[in-house]
Amino acid sequence: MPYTIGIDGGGTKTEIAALTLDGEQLAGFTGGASNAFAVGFDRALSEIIRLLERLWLESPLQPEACAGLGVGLAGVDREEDKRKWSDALTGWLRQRGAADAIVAISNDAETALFGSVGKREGIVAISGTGSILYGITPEGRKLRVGGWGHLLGDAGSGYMIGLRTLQAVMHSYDGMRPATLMSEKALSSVGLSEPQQLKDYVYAPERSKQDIAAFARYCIESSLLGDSAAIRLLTAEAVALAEQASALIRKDASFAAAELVLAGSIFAHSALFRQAFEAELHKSWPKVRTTLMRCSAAYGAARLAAKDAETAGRKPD
Ligand SMILES: Nc1ncnc2c1ncn2[C@@H]1O[C@H](COP(=O)(O)OP(=O)(O)OP(=O)(O)O)[C@@H](O)[C@H]1O
Repeated sequence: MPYTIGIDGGGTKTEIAALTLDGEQLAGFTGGASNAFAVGFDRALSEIIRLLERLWLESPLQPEACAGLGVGLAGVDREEDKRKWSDALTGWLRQRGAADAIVAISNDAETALFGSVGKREGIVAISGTGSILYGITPEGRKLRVGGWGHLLGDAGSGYMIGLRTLQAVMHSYDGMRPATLMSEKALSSVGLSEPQQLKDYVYAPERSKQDIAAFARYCIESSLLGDSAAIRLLTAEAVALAEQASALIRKDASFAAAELVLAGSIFAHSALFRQAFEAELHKSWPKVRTTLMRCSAAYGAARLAAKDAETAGRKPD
């Protein structure tokens, strides 16, 4: 039975899903990071290959029946990056006996859109480790705002929320702000007891962007318990992300009444963040319809591959 595989390569984790051509899930699991910007191209590629091998080892699916591999990768927009990935994976699939599998490389925003609304045009706001606003016009024009990485601009991302959480802990310790539930949660999560110990933790050479983003979770948890500092922080980051959405919508008239998919763990885990984002957005753009992404981006990637495989199958040789 032919099937397609979808992969969502994130900075923290990679999801893989295998689907029938009708979209029914056959297998799926999660592995380590495969964002080339976070771990380098070679490590990202070998993680993806490892997950493909595991899929074929642990399920009855055979490489020969694979009709397509869709891969959504954060930050992969340029044609030369897509070609590099496509060449590497196509070559490897041929060697492994998946001779008929077409390879569809897209960025993770395109797979989120396709998986959620079943079409290529629309807008997606991603708030995961990083953040980005990405839109595709009905003519296929691809536009973006933000997503420039943690130093140049990742407003409203897990990283930014994590960083602000740590700063809030220090502000509270310094007596500039009242006590916050974020302090105890953030410190105990990394086995520390005093805020000043955070300095060694944060500036350790091995510390990564993902380690800082991990603290966003304690901000979200504190907000759910009514902590006012956490609520303020999450609201401010949601407003900053909505400002990026507004900038994107101004770039093309079709976006003013488009569907906007909300993707990434921050939207998934914080209703407050979602509502603050929507409230700010709808002040200027009341006709934009938001949808929380409920499928996995790996599902979207596999559906895109199925669509491309179908299109390729219809083309005369
Ligand atoms: N259960 C949870 N509750 C709250 N926040 C969470 C939870 N799990 C993960 N997060 C936060 O979500 C962020 C990671 O998001 P996500 O898993 O969507 O990113 P990613 O796909 O690895 O990264 P990216 O797509 O940006 O490369 C981190 O900031 C983390 O703190």
